[in-house]
Amino acid sequence: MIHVSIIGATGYTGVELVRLLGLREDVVLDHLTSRTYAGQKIQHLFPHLLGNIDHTCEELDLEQVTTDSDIIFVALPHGHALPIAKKAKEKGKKVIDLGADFRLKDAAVYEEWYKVAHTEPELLEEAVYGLPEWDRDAIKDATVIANPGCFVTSILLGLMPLMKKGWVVPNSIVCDSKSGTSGAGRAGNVANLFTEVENSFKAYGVAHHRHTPEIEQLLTQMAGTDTMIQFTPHLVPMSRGILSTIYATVTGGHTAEEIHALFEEAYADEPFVQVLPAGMWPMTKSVKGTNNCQLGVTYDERTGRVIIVSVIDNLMKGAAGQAVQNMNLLFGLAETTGLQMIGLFP
Ligand SMILES: NC(=O)C1=CN([C@@H]2O[C@H](COP(=O)(O)OP(=O)(O)OC[C@H]3O[C@@H](n4cnc5c(N)ncnc54)[C@H](OP(=O)(O)O)[C@@H]3O)[C@@H](O)[C@H]2O)C=CC1
Ligand SMILES: CC(=O)N[C@@H](CCC(=O)OP(=O)(O)O)C(=O)O
Repeated sequence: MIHVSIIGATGYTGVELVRLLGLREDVVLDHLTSRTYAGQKIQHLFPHLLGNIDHTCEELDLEQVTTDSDIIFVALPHGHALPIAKKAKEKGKKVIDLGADFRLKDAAVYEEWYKVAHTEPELLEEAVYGLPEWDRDAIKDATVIANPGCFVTSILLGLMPLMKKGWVVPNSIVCDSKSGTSGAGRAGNVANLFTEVENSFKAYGVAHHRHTPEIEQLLTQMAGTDTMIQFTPHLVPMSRGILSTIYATVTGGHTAEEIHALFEEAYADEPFVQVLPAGMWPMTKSVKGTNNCQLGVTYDERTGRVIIVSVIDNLMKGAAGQAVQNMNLLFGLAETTGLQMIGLFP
């Protein structure tokens, strides 16, 4: 049995973890924490859980959580995972942080983009980036896992085969991403109210979104050469889903067929990445509620650019689903345990 606590269980990613883990026969949910809803039944706050989950939210007692649980999922705003990971490490427990506290290897870059002091540089050094398709062997032995950002996951999976081959002209990458409003979290703000977002579509974070250094850090590792990107996120009036359209100039001499074959080969054995047949393009609806990433790819010989369209569910492969995939790896389980599901349609 794997004993699990979820810190911030009443947020969008936290309650998605409850959905994914709550019925697993190999998992015991020890503590579901919340400041606002301590003492209340989580299934009464979130009625989709009724009939399957019966659990009362608690205030965080870090001593208790790190004593009882083998693994602690932190689903809090950035900055708050630092003391939790420190305590868990002292007690020999595993941590998966769904936020950004352990993603950027350079603490100064983290502080610049997140405006929070990084108090655990040693833990940062040993933390492993939790993108299984990139380095699952490192994840298996980790103590602290930095679960990737949602936009980041869609973009990294979209570019990884090309970056590893060195087929992308440095600094030619443009990532145009769209997210549903759950990406902003439940606490959200007035800008995410139905009345503000319905029937509208807007860009935000233009030229300064905090996922930019995370994307660049990983692409640089994949390509083995410094890589800069242009990234523009957009908010669309849907609850879940991310669609990233990625453009990059490729080094000469490749055909559309060759590039498509490269993607098919790269992901042939990946349970959660599907490369669509040439000429087919993915939609967010196909991956809603699943841990899948679907990719469409082509090469425009006229412009010399590759065009990749990548879709994920931001709360699944972009957050809780990927976190459970990482937990499975940490505990030597099949990576797909509890995550094999077909999307909702229509
Ligand atoms: N939403 C998404 O698509 C994704 C989110 N993430 C990241 O995951 C983390 C959680 O995001 P998400 O679930 O969307 O956020 P939510 O706003 O939906 O939930 C945040 C949770 O943290 C608790 N919380 C809020 N403020 C504080 C605080 N100051 N101290 C302690 N607890 C606090 C809230 O409950 P309470 O106040 O009751 O304690 C709630 O349980 C964030 O770091 C986010 O950036 C990553 C990938 C995707
Ligand atoms: C729609 C929306 O607002 N999305 C969030 C991304 C949430 C996320 O992934 O947060 P991390 O920083 O933990 O990765 C944003 O753009 O800030």
